[in-house]
Amino acid sequence: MNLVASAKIPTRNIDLRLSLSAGETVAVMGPNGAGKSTLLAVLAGLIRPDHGSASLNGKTLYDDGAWLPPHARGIALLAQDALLFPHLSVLENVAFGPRSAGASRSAARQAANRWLQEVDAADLAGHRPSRLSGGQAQRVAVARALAAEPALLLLDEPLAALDISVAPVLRRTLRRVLEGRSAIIVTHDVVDALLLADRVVIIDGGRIVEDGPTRSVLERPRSRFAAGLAGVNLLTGTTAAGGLHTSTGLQLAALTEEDLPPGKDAAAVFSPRAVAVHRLRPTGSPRNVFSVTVTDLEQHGPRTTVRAGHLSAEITTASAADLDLLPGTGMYFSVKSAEVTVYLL
Ligand SMILES: Nc1ncnc2c1ncn2[C@@H]1O[C@H](COP(=O)(O)OP(=O)(O)OP(=O)(O)O)[C@@H](O)[C@H]1O
Repeated sequence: MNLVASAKIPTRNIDLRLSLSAGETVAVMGPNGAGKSTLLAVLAGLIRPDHGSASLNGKTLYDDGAWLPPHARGIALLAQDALLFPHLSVLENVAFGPRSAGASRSAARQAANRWLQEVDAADLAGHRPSRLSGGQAQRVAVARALAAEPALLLLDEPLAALDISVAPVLRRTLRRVLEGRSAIIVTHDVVDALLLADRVVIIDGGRIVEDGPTRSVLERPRSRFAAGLAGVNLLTGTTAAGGLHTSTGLQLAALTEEDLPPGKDAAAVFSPRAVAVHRLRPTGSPRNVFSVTVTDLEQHGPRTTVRAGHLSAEITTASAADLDLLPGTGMYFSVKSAEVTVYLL
């Protein structure tokens, strides 16, 4: 294990415990105010937790008595904005880390050139930060973070401030440079988690509510937040003959591959695309039917997402128009049992 950390900050309602294997990249996700940035700030040494301890490769970062200052931790933090030193050239920005670590001027410049090449920014070496685009500046910031040879790299929504046309290109670069590197990336984007991380940790209300391989968390989400991320509908409850008895009292029929023991905590998941929307209660078909009130409509071209509380349906925009849907309208959602997957929690 290269990182083992725990932190309690009662004033921020934070109580977290996290570990990371060497070379592992973890995506941290969760709603606004969940504690993601606080976690990074604690690890980077910008905030001192009230309780807890952390060690990186056996070196204590903090515990009840000890406190290692940020510069001595071997941790680099990459923020949403590049935050380059404005008075230094791009090359000098990247050389700053190695130079501070004691490298000679020429060795630091050599390292900087190497890292700029690594992030496809070698041609920017002589530029001033003020002349760079957002994407270029972030590329340089990645090189600067890596040039310090950190034992752990922290990334706080590194693509969030970038134009959507630029983000995918930098994401590819990140994917390359994060390979085999110990890193924690805070992101709101499922694509980042899928492409950049081996594992995803979901934080909600200052606690870790899910922790597992990215694909299985997104394919088999246990928390409502993860289900929302993956775009699936999630209902929890207990197993019952043929499906799930939800905590809100609904009986949900599902086709299960294995015989699930009854009365166990379980979750049912189904895709919004599998949900049909009706004005009148559908009858006569082996479907699960929910009486719902539309809360929100979101059109993306030919498809429209119809939300009703925690459930959502994705239907064609033409049929949404035919149904004359508006927030507040009473409707029925239906989903075939074959589309519902139930798994034990
Ligand atoms: N400077 C601060 N002083 C005191 N409390 C803070 C401070 N910054 C954040 N908090 C509180 O700490 C908790 C966690 O916030 P944090 O910023 O870590 O969440 P987050 O998951 O990063 O959210 P977001 O996705 O919005 O960035 C919240 O309750 C927040 O109100």
